[in-house]
Amino acid sequence: MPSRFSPPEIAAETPPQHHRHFHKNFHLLLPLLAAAVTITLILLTVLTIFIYRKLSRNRTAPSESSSHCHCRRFSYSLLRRATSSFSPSNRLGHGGFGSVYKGTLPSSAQHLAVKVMNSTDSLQGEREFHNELSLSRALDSPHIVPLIGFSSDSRRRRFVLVYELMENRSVQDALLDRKCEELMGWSRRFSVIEDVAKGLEYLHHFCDPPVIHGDIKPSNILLDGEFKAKIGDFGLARLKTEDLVEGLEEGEVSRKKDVEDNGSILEETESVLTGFEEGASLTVADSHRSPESCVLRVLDSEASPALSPETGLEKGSVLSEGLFDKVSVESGRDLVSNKKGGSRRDWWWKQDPGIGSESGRVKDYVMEWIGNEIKKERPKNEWLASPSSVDNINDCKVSSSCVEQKKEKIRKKERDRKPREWWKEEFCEELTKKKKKKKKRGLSSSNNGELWWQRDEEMVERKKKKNSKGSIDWWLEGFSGEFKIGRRNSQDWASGDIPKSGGISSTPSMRGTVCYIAPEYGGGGLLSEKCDVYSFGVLVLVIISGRRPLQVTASPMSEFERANLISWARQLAHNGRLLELVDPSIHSLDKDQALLCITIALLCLQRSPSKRPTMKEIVEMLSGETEPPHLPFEFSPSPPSNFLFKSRKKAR
Ligand SMILES: Nc1ncnc2c1ncn2[C@@H]1O[C@H](COP(=O)(O)OP(=O)(O)OP(=O)(O)O)[C@@H](O)[C@H]1O
Repeated sequence: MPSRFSPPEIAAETPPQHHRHFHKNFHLLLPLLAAAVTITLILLTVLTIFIYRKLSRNRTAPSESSSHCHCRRFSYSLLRRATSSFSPSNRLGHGGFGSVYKGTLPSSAQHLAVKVMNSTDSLQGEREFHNELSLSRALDSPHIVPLIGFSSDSRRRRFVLVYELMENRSVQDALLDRKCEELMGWSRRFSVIEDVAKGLEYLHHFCDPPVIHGDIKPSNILLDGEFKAKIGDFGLARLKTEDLVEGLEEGEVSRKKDVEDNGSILEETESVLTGFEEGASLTVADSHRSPESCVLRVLDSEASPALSPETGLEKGSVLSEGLFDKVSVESGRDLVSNKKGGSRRDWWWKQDPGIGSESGRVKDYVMEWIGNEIKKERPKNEWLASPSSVDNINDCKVSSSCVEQKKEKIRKKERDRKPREWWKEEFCEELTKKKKKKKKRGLSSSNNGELWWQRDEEMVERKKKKNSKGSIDWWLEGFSGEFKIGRRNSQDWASGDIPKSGGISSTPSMRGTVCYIAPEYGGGGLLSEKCDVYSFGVLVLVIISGRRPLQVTASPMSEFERANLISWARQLAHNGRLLELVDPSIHSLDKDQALLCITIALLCLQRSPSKRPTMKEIVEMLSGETEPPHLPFEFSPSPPSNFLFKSRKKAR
């Protein structure tokens, strides 16, 4: 019977067993939970890192999307291997914002040109990288250098663009530096001009939306193995927006005025930038506008290679270049503050902090330097009488001893005067005289709704009638807009880091390059295709003459008048001697074609953008589909006579 009580015993023993199980499970549950939480945390961390990397990669290379499927992404290490660790022996050239290296892909033996953007010091390199990458999707023409791919790492600030290798490098390099024999035949030069014209025609008329290159110059025209020319370097290129064009074509002054009034020329320019630039963050330095570095090279056939202590100029040997200067043209802030201070054409003279003081201006610096380059000493037969000339003393109505004393004092002053200063002083005198004359004529700085080039045209006409030229004025005339140099970026002064280029280097950011930049754009104006047309005009003159747009030799004054290629071309046009522009090294010259090209160049160099032909018209003229043009009125010989071309119009 006692067994009847056993179940309750069992029942009494069972709960502790459950309890034990529960305890046992509970002991297991804790580590399990901990493990689950840890795994979840790890997964979350991995996911966050993945998303972060993905996002930052997208920010760095937004173009890697489907629209850029033709553009390959390279790893930096692959490009490093391809260029033998960016070895100097593989360096093809050096621009304002980076170097270009020749590379070979180990797998396919394909040759590449690898452009490593210098993006550590400023954002401009990164901006150009994004700009070029974003535009590449729109560009597909045999006259454009193909962009093969890129590599980017925003954390390490590495931005690399990979192009098809152009075996003969740039026109700057092949024609002006190496003087390739292949380019000494006329037909090759003509075909280079035609290729560039077609490339620009494609950009302006066949791209949708049209693209404005913004920096046409010999170092951006690349030559392939057969010397076929292709346009490269779209770092400063812009998509054309409709309102911008209408504004310019209709001469809509009010819009420009609005832009000036609210001080947002910078914004105006930014509005035609690509979306990628908008996204770029601005540093404090950048908010002052990134530097527009310009390197202006000038020949000095006699100077020994040395670095001028005052200017930092590297003087070259015969027919070599002297590095003139790397200067930032302006900051956006300067631009805004400048707008009130006179005509747009003067803006670059006023970049110096010492606004208003003659001594500190860049103009003086440039003039001083040019003076120095042209003549190391004041000429014996002074070609402009100095007001402090000794002879003037003779007019003094004072005692003879006093006269002698004063004479001696002035002689001493002139003896002590630095040789290079005479030129500057005389230039300033000229400038003051000119200003006085202008005042007399009642030409105020206010334009009353008139565009500056219209005023210019009037002045040209007046000058033509008078047929007189100041000794210096005419020389600088051709650079009314293009010869614009501003203050150096302080960082550049300090570092002395002067980027070299194949010649006249670029002015990154929103402008083009000294000598090639259209006058209306140089003063902070609107960028249009006509700016490219202007630059094309300069390029054509350079290709035909085989020389740089600004080439000062230390030779006699007779050479001096040729220094400025554009002025010289204008002079020759007035005198009806255009063929003198042609490079004497050219053989098998087709005179008609050469005249046609020079005339087209002069058409492109007209001050008024609306008078310049379109690239479509230029291609038609070059191909003979339309009648050859007449010389623009502002360049026409006096008495007017048109150059006679044999009609190249194709029989249809
Ligand atoms: N695809 C290429 N193939 C061969 N050489 C090239 C190629 N791209 C550029 N180069 C060479 O590298 C040089 C430098 O080019 P880059 O575009 O960096 O500078 P730039 O045009 O001379 O000056 P900046 O960039 O300041 O306007 C060119 O002048 C050219 O000789």
